[in-house]
Amino acid sequence: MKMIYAENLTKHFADFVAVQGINLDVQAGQVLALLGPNGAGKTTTVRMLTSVLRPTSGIARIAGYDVVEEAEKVRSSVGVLTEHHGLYSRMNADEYLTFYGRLYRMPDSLIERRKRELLEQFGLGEARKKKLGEYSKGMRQKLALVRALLHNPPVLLLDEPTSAMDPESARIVRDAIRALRSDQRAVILCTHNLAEAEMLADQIAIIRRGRIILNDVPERLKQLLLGPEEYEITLRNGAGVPPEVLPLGVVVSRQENGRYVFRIDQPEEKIPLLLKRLLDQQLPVLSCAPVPRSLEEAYLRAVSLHEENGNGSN
Ligand SMILES: Nc1ncnc2c1ncn2[C@@H]1O[C@H](COP(=O)(O)OP(=O)(O)OP(=O)(O)O)[C@@H](O)[C@H]1O
Repeated sequence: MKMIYAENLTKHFADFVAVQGINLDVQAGQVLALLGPNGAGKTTTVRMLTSVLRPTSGIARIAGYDVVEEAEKVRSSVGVLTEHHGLYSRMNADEYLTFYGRLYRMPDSLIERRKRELLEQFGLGEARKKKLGEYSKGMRQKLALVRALLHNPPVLLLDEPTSAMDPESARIVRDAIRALRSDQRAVILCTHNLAEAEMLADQIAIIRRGRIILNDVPERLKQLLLGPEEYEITLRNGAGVPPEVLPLGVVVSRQENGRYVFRIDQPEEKIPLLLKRLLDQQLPVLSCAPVPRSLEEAYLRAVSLHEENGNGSN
């Protein structure tokens, strides 16, 4: 099912175009990472998807509900974590979540159960009676996430979910996002943390100046932006590879002290052949592995290519 769907979604603020013609399709069980520089249009997109901002044109549906026509149903189908989550500082976590649970029209017994489970899961069990004004930034962020999950929505829109969190809390939140995905939810994750996007996302969309400039699975995105994958083979004691043993389509791109990096066309076919030839020559092969490439590298490349193509700053 198309849990998060947008077609030609556009938002103008007076004559400023914040979001232009965005298309999205996130299925149940998938995480889409929305990446882009400051001011690119991520938050504006999320606000349209949650019926907070009315699109200038285009359509969007959350769990099948239209964001303009069925705003009430959209709000009950979506859990949102925004950058400014305005917690009420005089309430404690218990009161705050009860307040929201009732807004979502949840029965009190369910509110109690969800509160207990979620506060425990995010390590806030002991702080549930503490005033939110005394919470640290990371604790506030975790509570805002608990609030987003309280009514068990099928769609989650998370803006920088782990910013301000210590590494242990960030790990808990990432594990929670993974578990939610496998529970057949659709998630949009807006983040500047590319390592996090790489760990969690099934699909990456890069947004710049209000437009999606690329949208693909991480591996294809890397292939497209960084070229074919390279493989590194290490030989013991700096042994050398005689050029005549290389199969056609295998090229040495660099080498140093027995560490060879190869560019290989059709790696599934050529790597076994290459290894067989090296072993036939009694060469002491220690390891063979793809050279790791980060999403960060691919992202920076995408943004600089877009810039070079005359698309200005931001
Ligand atoms: N209410 C508004 N009125 C006028 N312009 C706005 C409004 N809200 C957002 N904008 C503009 O729209 C553009 C996109 O902003 P948006 O907050 O969506 O960016 P973002 O990608 O979420 O950035 P960040 O990574 O910094 O959070 C920015 O240039 C911003 O100034």
